[in-house]
Amino acid sequence: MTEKTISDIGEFGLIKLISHDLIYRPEFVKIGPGDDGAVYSIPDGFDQVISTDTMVEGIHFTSVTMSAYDVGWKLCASNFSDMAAMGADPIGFVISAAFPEKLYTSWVERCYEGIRDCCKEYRVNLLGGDMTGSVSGIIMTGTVVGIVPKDTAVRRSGARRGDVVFVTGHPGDSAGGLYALLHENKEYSGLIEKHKHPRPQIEWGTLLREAGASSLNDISDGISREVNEIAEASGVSIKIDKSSIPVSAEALEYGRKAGIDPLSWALDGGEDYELIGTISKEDFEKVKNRPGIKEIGVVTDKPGKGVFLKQEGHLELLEVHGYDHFEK
Ligand SMILES: Nc1ncnc2c1ncn2[C@@H]1O[C@H](COP(=O)(O)OP(=O)(O)OP(=O)(O)O)[C@@H](O)[C@H]1O
Ligand SMILES: Cc1ncc(C[n+]2csc(CCOP(=O)(O)O)c2C)c(N)n1
Ligand SMILES: [Mg+2]
Repeated sequence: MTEKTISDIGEFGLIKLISHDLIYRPEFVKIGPGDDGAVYSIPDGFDQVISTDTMVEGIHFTSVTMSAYDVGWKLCASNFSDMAAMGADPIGFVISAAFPEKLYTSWVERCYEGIRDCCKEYRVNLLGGDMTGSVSGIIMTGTVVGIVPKDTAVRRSGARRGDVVFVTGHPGDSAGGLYALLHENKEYSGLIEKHKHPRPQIEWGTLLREAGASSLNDISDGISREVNEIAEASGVSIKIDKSSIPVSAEALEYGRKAGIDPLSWALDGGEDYELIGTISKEDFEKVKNRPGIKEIGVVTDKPGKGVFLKQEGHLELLEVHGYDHFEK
C-alpha cells in the first residue's frame, strides 16, 4: 500500500491525527484545544510574555539537514528560547502550519512527536493552532506565552558600565553542525545534535533573572548580532575577549580539519539558542561557579558606542555578520 498523504485524510482528519497528548500543565488551562480559542489562566503576581518564531522549508531546514521530528523539536525550542531570554517560563504554545498537499501524514505525525517531546520536557501546553495548504513547502509558525514574576522580565537594555558579559554553553556548535550536515560529514555528531536539537536555556534564564542579570538575549543569529543588540539597546560599549569565547573541543577539531575558524561559527553562525547577557560583578559571583557559564567580556565606557573584540592585545570593531534573512 502506498503511504497516505495529507490530501488523502483532509484538513480535519489531519487535525484529529495530531490532537492527542497536548496538555502538560493542566493547572493553567481553563478551555483546552478543540474550541475556537483556548482559555488559560496565569497565577497572581506574574506578567505574561509573548513571542513568535517561524520555520520555513528551504530557509531553516531541508530534508537533508532535519527530519520531521527535528523540525517539530526546533520549532518549539526556538520559541521557548525567547522566553528564556526574558527570564520567563513558557506555559502555552500555538502552532500555525502550512503544508503542501502531497506531504505524507507520517511526516506530520513525526513532526508532532518532536513538538510533543519538547512541550513535555519544558512543560508547555499545546493549546491549539491552525492548518492551511501551501504551494511552496512547509511553513510552521509557533507562538509561545510565558510567565515571569511581575516587573522582573529581563530586557536587552539594562547593561551598565562595569558589568560582566557572559555566555552559556558552546556557541558555534549549531553552525558547525549545519556545516557538517551540508558536507555530508557524520563524524561530528555532537555538533549535528546541537543543530537539530537545540535546548532552550529556560533554567539559565530563570537563574540569571533571579541573580540580577541586567540584560539577556538568546543566540539565534550569532554572538556578533546579539551582543550588538544589547550594546545598542543599552546605549553602552562592550568589549569581548576573543580568546575567552567557549568554543567546544569538537568545533575546534572540526574547524581545524575543515580549514574554518570555529570562532566565526560562534560569532556569525546562530541557532545556538544559548544565552548571552550582562550582570554586575557582585551578582555574577552567585552563578559563575555553575557549569555552563563563561565570562567573555565587560561593559565599558569607551566613547563611540559599539562592540569591540580584543585579540592579541589590540581592539577591533565587532561588526555584525550574523544571519540576515534579506541580506544579498
Ligand atoms: N513582522 C513583525 N511585526 C512586528 N514586530 C516584529 C516583526 N518581526 C519582528 N518584530 C519585532 O522585532 C524585534 C526583533 O525581532 P527578531 O525576530 O529579531 O527577534 P529575535 O528574538 O532577536 O530573533 P528570533 O526571530 O531569532 O527569535 C522583536 O521585538 C519582534 O517582536
Ligand atoms: C538549510 C539551512 N540553511 C541555512 C541555515 C541557517 N539559518 C537559517 S535561519 C537562521 C537564523 C535563525 O532564524 P530566525 O532569525 O528566523 O529565528 C540560520 C542561522 C539553516 N538552519 N538551514
Ligand atoms: Mg530572541
